[in-house]
Amino acid sequence: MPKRRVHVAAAAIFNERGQVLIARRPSIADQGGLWEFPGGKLAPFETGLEALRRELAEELGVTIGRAQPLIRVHHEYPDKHILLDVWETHDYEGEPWGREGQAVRWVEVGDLERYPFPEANHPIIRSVMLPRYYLITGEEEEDAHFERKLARALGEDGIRLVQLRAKTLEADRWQERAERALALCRQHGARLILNGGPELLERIDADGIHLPSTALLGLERRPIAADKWLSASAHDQAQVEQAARVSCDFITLSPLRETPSHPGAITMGWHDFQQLVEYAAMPVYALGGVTRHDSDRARAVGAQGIASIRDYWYPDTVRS
Ligand SMILES: Nc1nc2c([nH]c(=O)n2[C@@H]2O[C@H](COP(=O)(O)OP(=O)(O)OP(=O)(O)O)[C@@H](O)[C@H]2O)c(=O)[nH]1
Ligand SMILES: [Mg+2]
Repeated sequence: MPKRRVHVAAAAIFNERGQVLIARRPSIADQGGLWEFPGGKLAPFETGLEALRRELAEELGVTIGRAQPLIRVHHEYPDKHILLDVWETHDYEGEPWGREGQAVRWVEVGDLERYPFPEANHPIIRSVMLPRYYLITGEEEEDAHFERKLARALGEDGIRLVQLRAKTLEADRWQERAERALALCRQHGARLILNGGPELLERIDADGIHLPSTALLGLERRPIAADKWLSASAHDQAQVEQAARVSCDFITLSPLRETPSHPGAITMGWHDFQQLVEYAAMPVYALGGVTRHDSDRARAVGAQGIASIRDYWYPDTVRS
């Protein structure tokens, strides 16, 4: 018998303290006792957002205003194929309470991993924890320039996820730069991801690594522990699937558009990008010719946000 297909709309509701609301499924329900993001199944003829508004009113007694797509997750349970269509909102009226008797709780985003969630929620939790912007550092010769640029991005612009990409530095200078970058990131509560292999984490206790696609393709399993972040570069469907196989926490998918550094490159464009993101089952950052001005567009096609070197390293080439 073919599996049932279930389409569910759910919400990551944030309060003004930056906490997110979770609810516990009643013990008699499917996946009973586990925590979830509130929501429920689409009724006939409803869109995801309409279903979400209805479910949140029914389950929590709140009315939501503006909401933005966060992530879509296709997941195979033994008895059904589920599509979780998850939205992010900061705009709600009413104090949520468990109208169906369920426990509800505001939790710090960093504490989400302590709660047991259904299997399909793994990428959603990643997505809630990750910012919309992934800054990749440029190859920079001058240490002083590097620090000034990074400090400005972290300070004035509130960047919270940084990839140190310094492939041309020799080992000693790389080490110094990575230590400096880590100190700056720590100071601002940002995460630092090192572009390169797992051995880099022995040299610098950063938050994770970012694998180039060639390294990704050579892997059989996840090369680092679960308490570090694994990010990777993907450029096509095979690489996106490989990233999922080795349990990447998130990926960049590129090149979306032509860039000054790669004129004439074969780009995917938003249409192909959306097709690949739909089944990626992990947060995806759009990369290549996109800037922070594209971040809403990236969200609208299912991405976590955008990744960019140019925004901070070569701002003269950014078109608004
Ligand atoms: N709402 C919600 N459902 C989830 C999450 N994760 C997850 O696997 N699910 C699954 O998606 C389905 C959602 O169904 P639901 O029980 O919320 O549906 P509903 O509110 O329409 O309830 P009803 O069927 O009792 O009327 C369940 O099979 C549930 O296990 C999540 O984070 N939030
Ligand atoms: Mg529900």
